[in-house]
Order: sequence, then structure tokens, then C-alpha cells
Amino acid sequence: MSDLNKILIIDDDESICRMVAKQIKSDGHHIDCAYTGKSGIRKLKEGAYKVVLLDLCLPDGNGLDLLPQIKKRGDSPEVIILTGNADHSSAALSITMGAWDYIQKPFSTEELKVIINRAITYQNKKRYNDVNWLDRKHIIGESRKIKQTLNLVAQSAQSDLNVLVSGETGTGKELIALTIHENSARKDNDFIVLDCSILTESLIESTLFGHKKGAFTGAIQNRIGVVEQAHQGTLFMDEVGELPLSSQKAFLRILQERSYRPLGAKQTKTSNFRLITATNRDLKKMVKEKNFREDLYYRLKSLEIYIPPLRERKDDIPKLAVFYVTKICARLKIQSKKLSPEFLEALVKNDWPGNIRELINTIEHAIVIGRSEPVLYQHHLPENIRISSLQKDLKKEYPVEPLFNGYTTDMPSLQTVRDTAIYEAEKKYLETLKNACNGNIALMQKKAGISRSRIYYLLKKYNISR
Ligand SMILES: Nc1ncnc2c1ncn2[C@@H]1O[C@H](COP(=O)(O)OP(=O)(O)OP(=O)(O)O)[C@@H](O)[C@H]1O
Repeated sequence: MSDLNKILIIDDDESICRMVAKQIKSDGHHIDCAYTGKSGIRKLKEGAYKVVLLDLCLPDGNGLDLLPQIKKRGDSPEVIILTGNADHSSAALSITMGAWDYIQKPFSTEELKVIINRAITYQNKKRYNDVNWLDRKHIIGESRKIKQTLNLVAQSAQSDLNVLVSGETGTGKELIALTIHENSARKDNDFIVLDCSILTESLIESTLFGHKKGAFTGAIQNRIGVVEQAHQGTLFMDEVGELPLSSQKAFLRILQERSYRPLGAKQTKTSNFRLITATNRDLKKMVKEKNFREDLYYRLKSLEIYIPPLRERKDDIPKLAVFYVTKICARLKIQSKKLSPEFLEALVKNDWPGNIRELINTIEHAIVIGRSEPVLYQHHLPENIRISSLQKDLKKEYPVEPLFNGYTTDMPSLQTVRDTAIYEAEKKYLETLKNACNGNIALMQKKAGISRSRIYYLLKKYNISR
């Protein structure tokens, strides 16, 4: 997530903000500044911060009054009070109110850095532990990458910020969104899903905001929009990159004002919903190409959760496979099956461009093919998976072997080396091919691109049994 170590400075003294930002930026932190209490609170609503540096003397009030508001936020950032001599006792009081520490102006860079870094370390530790309370529902996986994702899910669930979930198709974006909702304070209310990719431009506003009977041709009855349905709950907008530019402005307005007007209605309504969006498109690029509004993009990604593709967390594949074999067998009301090591190995070798959804479909296919057998083997897998596994084996097992190892003084003829290499390569190829095709001659013939009689000849030559 881009805003991992975000720090907010709320201080009306712009020169202090600039100076502090410059000093602590070098530690790799991301700094935002607000010059009034009001704009500070606004910034906190838009993004997640780990640390807030809060001046007590603000143009629109006493910083101390903001402290409870800041601390009761879901992400509960650590607050470091910046104080002049005059309000020294208030600063001390702030500690009893939950501030992390206070620092008296003028302060040294080193002193400030130490305090900030300690607060960030504490926040990171706290957030890492956060994941232990998370009800993961059916999110399977123990890889380092999925754990990082779950940390962010835990943080998101504790806040009410807009979350943008990104990742390739089938990586689990909707599952992650649902998990955030089910772990959040809104869990007893609705989780409403809207797939933006299936909405026609003319339907978008009425789907979002609803309409009154007669608002347009075809509006034969009143309709409640998803924004209203999600009141007190969560609105999950999938494929948000498909939202047409023309509707983005109206949507941005509701995010800013929380009020909307159903088509054909006279009165505006308000809705208190939490927004989670998902996309497999590169929204940043779309913003650059002017196909997505920049202001909406930043609104959506107060928190961003990127789900890595399955090929980058292959450790999770065996656990996912076992989970889904059990689940699918239960659904089909058949006895669960064991998985042979070659079956699992072939699954792990594949790159899964369709990610977990493709893995589940493949497992279902294998269960159907091997319905009457207690163990699933490689030959129960679809042909493309077996071939990809075979190709990986071939790549791995071939030309890497240095043929001349050991031949230093007594060099053989080039012809001997060639013949030996061809013999060994052909033999290994045939053995691997036979295993991958489970001895099916027609399949072997197709893959190898040679005649049936040639396959038989080579099996015999290398003494390979079918
Ligand atoms: N970590 C996981 N553990 C178990 N099942 C998972 C996991 N991640 C995803 N799945 C399952 O994979 C399937 C696809 O997940 P999901 O629909 O959430 O993906 P998506 O990223 O939203 O896909 P798309 O981009 O196509 O909308 C679902 O059946 C989901 O339950």
C-alpha cells in the first residue's frame, strides 16, 4: 500500500510544516500538511495515517479538542503534540488523553525523528498483530504475500475509509471486500455489490441513486438505488474502471456530500455507506490518459489493497487445492479425494493467468473426470495444465547439463558427444512425455509431433514401458 508510513502535520505555521516535512521525508515517510483543525480532520477522513503531529494552538480552536476525534478513528494514529512554552501543561494533559508524546518547540530534528520512528514502529507492530483477530472467513493461504494483504484487510476493517482493491482477475478482490465488511462495525448491515461493467451508461445513475415512477420512459415504478440500499452498510463497486466518465462526476459528488437525488425526485436524500471499489485495470494510467477522473481516483484510494497474482504466491496452491477439493466433493455429495504428489506438483508448476478462479475450475474438472477414484492424479487434469507442466519439466531438464564435465584430457570425438546428447535428451523427453500424457499414445503423438509408429519405435528403443 502506498500510504503505509503516512504522517499528517496539523499546524498553522506553514514554515514549521515545511521544515518538519523536509526533515522527516528523508526517512521514507510520506507527509501531508493541514493548516487548520478543520482541514486536518478532512485529510484524516480521506486517508489513513500512522502518526499525526498536532499543534495545540490552531486558528480554529485548541488542538487538544481534536485529540479524541483523531484517536477514536478506526486506524487510531499516534498523536504527537507540538507545543510552545505557553501550553506546556496542556501538552502534559494530552498524554492522559491518549497522545503518544509531546515535543516542545523549537525541537531538534533528531529528537523529532526518534519520537516519530518509535510511534511508527509501535503502529506497525500493533497492525501486524491486528491480523490475529481478523475473521478470515474463507480466505486460504499462509504465504508472506497473502499475510501482507490480510494486514491491510485488518486495518481497513477498523476504519471507515474508502478502499480500492486492485489485482488481476480472479485474485479474490470481491472476497477481500466482503471480508473487510464482515469484520467492520457495519457487519450487521448490508453488503451491496454493484458490477459497473454490466451497466449501460443510461442506467448508471438510476442504478446508483434510484428513480421515481415516470422519471423517464420505462420508469414504470419507483426504484431504490444501490446507494440507498447500502445505507449503514457497505457498497462494493466491482470493475470501477468501467464507470463512464460522464457518471463519475455525479458519483464523486455523493462521496463528497453523502447526499443524492433519485431521478425524478424533488428532495435530496442522504446515505451513510462505506465504499469499497475494485478494479483489474490500471486506474493511474487511465487517469493519465484522461479516461478516469483524478479527483475520484484519489477519493477511492484512501486505502489501497493490491492482491498479488497466484503465480507470485505459489506456496498457497496446495492449501487452496485441498480446501476446494473438500468443498467441491461436499457440494457434489461424494467422498472427498486425496491428491497425489504429481497432481499437486502440476498445479504448483502452472502460472494460473485466471488466478484462484481458474484453479477452482480446474479442480472441479479433475474431480468430475476422476469421480469414481479416491485419489486425483495428473491425468485427471485438463490437457493444457499437463502440457504446461511438461513444458516446465523439459525446460528445466534439458540443455542445462554441461556435457563435457569430466572430459579434460581424454576428449571424445564431437560425434560421440553429439550422439550421447541426443540419446539422453530423447530418452528423457520420452519418459517425461509418457508421464505427462499418462501413456496415452495418441496424446503423446500429438504433443511430440511425430507418427504413432515412431512413438512406438522410440519407446522400444529406450526401453520405456507404457
Ligand atoms: N485466498 C482465497 N482463498 C480461498 N478462495 C479464494 C481466495 N481468493 C479468491 N478465492 C475464490 O476465488 C474466486 C474468485 O474470487 P473473486 O471473485 O473474489 O475474484 P475477483 O478478483 O473479484 O475476480 P474478478 O476480477 O474477475 O471480479 C471466488 O470463488 C473466491 O471465493
